[in-house]
Amino acid sequence: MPVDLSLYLVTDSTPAILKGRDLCTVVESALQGGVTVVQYRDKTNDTGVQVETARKLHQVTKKYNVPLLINDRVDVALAIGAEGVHLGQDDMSFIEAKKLLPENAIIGISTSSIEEARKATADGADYIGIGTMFATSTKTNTKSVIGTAGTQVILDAIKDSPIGTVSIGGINHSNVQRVLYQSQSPKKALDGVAIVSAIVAADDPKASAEHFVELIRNPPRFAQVSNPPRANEAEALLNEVPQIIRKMVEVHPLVHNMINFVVSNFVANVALSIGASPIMSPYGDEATDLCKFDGALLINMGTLTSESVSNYLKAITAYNDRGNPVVYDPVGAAATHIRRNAVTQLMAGGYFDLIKGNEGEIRQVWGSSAVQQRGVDSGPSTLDGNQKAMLARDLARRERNVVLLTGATDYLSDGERVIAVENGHPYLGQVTGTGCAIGTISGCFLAAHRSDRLLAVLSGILMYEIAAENAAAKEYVRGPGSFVPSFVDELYAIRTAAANGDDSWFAGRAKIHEVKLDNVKPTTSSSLGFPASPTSPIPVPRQFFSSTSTTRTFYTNPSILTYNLVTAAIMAVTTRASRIRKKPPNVTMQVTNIKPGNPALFICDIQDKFRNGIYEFPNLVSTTEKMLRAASTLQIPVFITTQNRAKLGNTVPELQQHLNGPHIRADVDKTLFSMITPEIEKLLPAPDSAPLDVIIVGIETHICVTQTTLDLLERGHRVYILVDGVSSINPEERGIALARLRDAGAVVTSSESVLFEILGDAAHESFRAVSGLVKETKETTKGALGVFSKI
Ligand SMILES: Cc1ncc(COP(=O)(O)OP(=O)(O)O)c(N)n1
Ligand SMILES: Cc1nc(C(=O)O)sc1CCOP(=O)(O)O
Repeated sequence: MPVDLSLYLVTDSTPAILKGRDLCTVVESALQGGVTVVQYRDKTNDTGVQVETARKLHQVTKKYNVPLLINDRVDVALAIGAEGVHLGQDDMSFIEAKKLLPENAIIGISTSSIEEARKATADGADYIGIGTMFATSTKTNTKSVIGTAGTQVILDAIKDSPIGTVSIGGINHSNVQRVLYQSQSPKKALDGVAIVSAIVAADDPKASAEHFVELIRNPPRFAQVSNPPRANEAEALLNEVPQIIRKMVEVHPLVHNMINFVVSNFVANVALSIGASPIMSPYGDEATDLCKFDGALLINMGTLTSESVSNYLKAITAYNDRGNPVVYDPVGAAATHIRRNAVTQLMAGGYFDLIKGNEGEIRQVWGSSAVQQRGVDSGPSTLDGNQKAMLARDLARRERNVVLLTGATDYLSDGERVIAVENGHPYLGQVTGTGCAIGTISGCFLAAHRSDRLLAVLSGILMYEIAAENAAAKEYVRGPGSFVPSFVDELYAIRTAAANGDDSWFAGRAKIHEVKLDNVKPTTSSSLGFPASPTSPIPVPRQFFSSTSTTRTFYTNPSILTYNLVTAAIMAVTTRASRIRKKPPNVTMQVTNIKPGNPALFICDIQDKFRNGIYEFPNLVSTTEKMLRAASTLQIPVFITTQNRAKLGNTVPELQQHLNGPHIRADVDKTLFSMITPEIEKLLPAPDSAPLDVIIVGIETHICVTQTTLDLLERGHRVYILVDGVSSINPEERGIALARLRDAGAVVTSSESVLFEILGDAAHESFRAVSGLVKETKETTKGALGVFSKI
C-alpha cells in the first residue's frame, strides 16, 4: 500500500516529551498541521493500556485518513486493526509479521546499515526507517549515529528498489532541509523524516507540523543547481574569473570571521585589501544580526576553546537559515581528540558551502580514522595528485558542496568538476595565516557570486596566488618578512585594477587544469563504521614546500607552539607478519616502537559455559571489564564474538552492561575459531586504509585468540595481546601461544601499559577518567597480573 512518508510522527508517552498532555490531543493537533503517518511507540505502558491507547489514537488518525502503525507490537496492531507495524532489528521478523498481519498491512523496518537495508528491501518491507541520523536524547541506546553521509550510503545501496525511506533521530526544524538535501544519493532520496520530540514536545504540535511541511516542500536556501559540464571547463572558467573578481570588489561583501586569534589581524588586512569588509567575532549570538548583512561566515577552528563549538553552531545555523555562505576551515582537524570531535559535531551541526583544508584535514573530514596529524601541518602526504583530486571530488559529492584541498597544487571540486591550481609561491608556506586567509577570501567570493560556487572560489584563489607571485617577484622582497607587506600591496593592486576594468594582470597568469577522473574509482566506504580514505597505509614524505597552506602553525591555548614545515618524522611502521599456517617460516617483523594510534578492542568468546573450565576466568573478566570501560570513555570501537552462543551461552553478565553504545561495532556469534568472520571482516578498514591497532582479550589463547591474531596480522593490522586478558583451559597453553604470536609479529603487553600508550600524554582529555579507572581497579589488576604475568 503506497503511503505518504513525508512527515512521519512517532509518538512518545514519557513525561519529558508529552509533558502531562493527552497523547490523542497532541497527535490530533499534529495531524491538523499535516503529519502524514503516525506511529504509536510506547515503551512504558503494559499491553492493556497500549491496546486502549492505540484504539483511541486510531479513531483520531482515521478522521484524517492517515495510517496508524504500531511500534514493535504486532499483537497490538492486530487487536485494534491498525494499518501496520514498525519493527526494529530485534523485534519479530518481517517474515513472521507478514504471516500474521493482513495482506495489505504496512510493515516498516528499522535499519542502520547497508546489510539491514538490503535485507528489508529483499524481504519486501514497505519502507525502512534509516537511523540514527543525529544523536538524540529521545532514544539514547541507538546502534550508530550515521549522519547524512551514512544515510546517503544506505540510499545508494538500495537505489534500484522502490522501497520507501524515512530518516530518524535528532531531526528538527533547523536541520530537516539539510537532512533531506545532503543525504540524497544520485538515484535515491529520502521519502520523508520521522520525528518525535520536535513535534510531540512542541508547545504547539500543529504549528510545528505545519512548519515541517513547509520546510520539507522546499529545498534549503543553500541548495545548488549543478551546472552542465562544458567542453573545455578550465578555459571556460578562466574566461569568467576577471568579471567575478570585479563583481566581488563591487559587492564589497561582509565576511564574518570566527577565526584563530593568531592570524586574525593578518586575515583582516587581507580581506580589506581585496575590497571586502571583515568583522572578527567569535561570539555565536552575534551572528543573528551579522548574517543579515548577507555576507559570508568563516569557521576556522585554529584556536579552539571549550566554548568554540557551541558558538560556531549558533552562527552556522543563523547563516544556513538565511542561505548565506559558510566556509569551514577545519584547522588541525586530526591533531587531537578535541579537534576530531569538533569536526564530527560541526559536520553534523550545519551545512558548509565550502570545506577548505590541507590533505590531513580533508582526510579527517572525510572520516578516516587513520589520519595522524601533528599540529596543523598536513603531515606527510600519502596521496598522489589523482587521489587528492578524487578525495576533494568525493567529499564535495557527499556533502553536496565545494571542497578545496590545498597544497603545492590546490584541488578544487564541486563534486563534478575538479580543477587543479598551481599558482602561488613558497613564501606563502612561510607566513602564518596565509592558509587561513584563503578561507576568508573564499567566503568573500562566495558571498558575491552565488550561482557557481566553484567559479567563485577559483576566482579568489587565483587573485590571491597571483598576488603572491607578484609580491615575491619584487626586487625588495628578500624573504617572508618583506613578502608580507608586498603581498598585501599586490592584493590591493589587483583589486584596484579589477575595479578599473583592467584585466591585464590576469592575462596568461593562471596555471590551472581540469582533472578528469572518469576512470578512477570513487572514494569508497568499506562500512559505515570505518569510512575508508583513499590512502596508502604507509605514508611517504612530502618532497616539496607548500605554495599555500599545506603547512600551518599549530596554535594551542594558552601557549603557542610552532611546528615548522614538513620535517616531522614519519612514524610509519610496517607490520608484515605472515600467517604461519599458510606460509611457514618466512616471517618478517620490524615492530620497534609502535603506538596504538588507531585502536580497536576485540573481545573473544568470554561466555558463561567457560567460567569453570578456563584458568583464572574471573581475572580475565575483570581485565576485560576494565578495558570495556576504558573503550567507552575513549570511544574505541569494540568487536565482540561468542562461539556457538546457543550452546555455550552469551558473553558473561558481568560484561553485558558495557556492551551498549555507538562504539560497540559488532557482537557476532560464530563457529569459526577466528574472530575474523565475514561479518567482522566487512567492518574492518579497507585494505588500502590505515591498519587497526587491535587489542585482544578473551579465550582460548592458543585457539581463537591465536587464529584471530594471525588473521589480523595477515591483513596488515597490528595486534596487542593483553597477558592479563587472555587465558586457556590449560595455563601452559597460554605461554606457548603468546610466544608464538610474539614471533609472528604481535605485541604481548598488559592492559595498563596499552591504556597509557593510547593516552600518550597526561594532557589527553581522557587522562583523568582513564587514570581514575586504573586507580579504581588497581586491586583486580594486581590480582590478574599476579596469576597471568608468569607466562
Ligand atoms: C520510522 C522509525 N524508524 C526507526 C525506529 C526505531 O525502531 P526500533 O529500532 O524498533 O527502536 P524502538 O523504536 O523500538 O526504540 C522507529 N521507531 N521508527
Ligand atoms: C524512535 C527512534 N529511533 C531511532 C533510531 O535511530 O532508530 S532514533 C529515535 C528517536 C527519535 O526521536 P527525536 O525525533 O526526538 O530525535
